[in-house]
Amino acid sequence: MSAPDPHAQIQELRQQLQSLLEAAHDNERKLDRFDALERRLMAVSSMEELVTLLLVECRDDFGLDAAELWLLDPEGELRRALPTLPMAKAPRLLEHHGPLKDIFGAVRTTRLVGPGHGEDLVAQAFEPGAGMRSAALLPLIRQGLLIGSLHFGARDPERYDAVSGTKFLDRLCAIAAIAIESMLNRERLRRAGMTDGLTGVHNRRYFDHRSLIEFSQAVRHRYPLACLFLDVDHFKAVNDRHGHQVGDEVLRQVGGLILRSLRTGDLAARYGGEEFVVLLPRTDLAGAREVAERIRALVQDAPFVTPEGGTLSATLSAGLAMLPAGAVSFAELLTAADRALYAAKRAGRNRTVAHGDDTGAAAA
Ligand SMILES: Nc1nc2c(ncn2[C@@H]2O[C@H](COP(=O)(O)OP(=O)(O)OP(=O)(O)O)[C@@H](O)[C@H]2O)c(=O)[nH]1
Repeated sequence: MSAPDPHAQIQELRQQLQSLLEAAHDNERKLDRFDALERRLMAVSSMEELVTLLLVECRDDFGLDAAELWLLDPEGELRRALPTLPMAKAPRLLEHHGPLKDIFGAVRTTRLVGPGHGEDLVAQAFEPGAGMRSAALLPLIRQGLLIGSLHFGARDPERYDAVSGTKFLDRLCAIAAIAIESMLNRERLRRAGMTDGLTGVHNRRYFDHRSLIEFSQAVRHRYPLACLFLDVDHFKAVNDRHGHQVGDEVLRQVGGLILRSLRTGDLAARYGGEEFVVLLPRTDLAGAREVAERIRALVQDAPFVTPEGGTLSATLSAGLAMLPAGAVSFAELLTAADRALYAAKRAGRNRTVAHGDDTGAAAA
């Protein structure tokens, strides 16, 4: 038997060393990329920047084929906030925990899925027809609660195999969850400054500011602007009969019903007490009357749930006015809508009256 050739041995050792060095460099580069991403995640200043970083830049930087962000939004808080933001790719908002439970079960750790190891989840985690074959599914957890998930997908079935380490990804999802939570808190604070705490519609301060912008845009671009005043009927009696707390609850639910009836771009605010005001840009008289009637009918049909679990019914009256041609101030529109509201009250309540209507004929 011939002795091993020392040159060949050295050559082989050199090659082994070389591939170890390459693997180390590879890891170092990966670490650098993750480090840079972490630093940027901690420094984002807006929700749209955060979403773009997670869904577009992560995908491109890491050579992925798809990235998805799911966020739990049971109160519809994000559903209301996101349409106003310019998003390169929107997150999917979840009304309940179901889809997250399907992916993570009770374990809530990063899952690497692909052919033979959870491949049914790959299809669930991306839009239909996305064609992903393997994926990393990252749970976003804050203070022990699952608040969403981040999905990285690849067409390569072996990109995420069952045995790869998840250390980098675990760290990334922990940092992403912190960044998302602080962004949501910032957004909540911003909204709190312009929202009525009881009813969820905008506060009077915000209305006074926005209404002037809406007025000048409608005048400049010559499009219709409708104004509704909505006032709960005999609200004093609700308070007197059921207590102030139940009265508050009715106002809270009326606020929710108004918001449900409006489009993005409409403006609803609590004008004071039990009175709400709604501005409908680019809406003509017929359209505005339809919105007012929709809200009126929703309130009339709603069982208002009391804190004790009982129910009571309530109605509201609506006054409607259109921006008059040649109007010189927004106050004219408000005054006309307010007059129409009082006409609706005088005509028997639970009805919509438009400024200029014959109030007797306008009864709902
Ligand atoms: N619970 C509760 N009551 C409020 C709030 N703001 C105003 N109110 C009450 O709303 C009632 C409004 O009463 P009125 O202006 O007499 O009108 P109304 O009883 O609704 O009668 P009409 O408007 O003529 O149908 C008053 O009793 C106020 O105290 C509030 O934030 N919460």
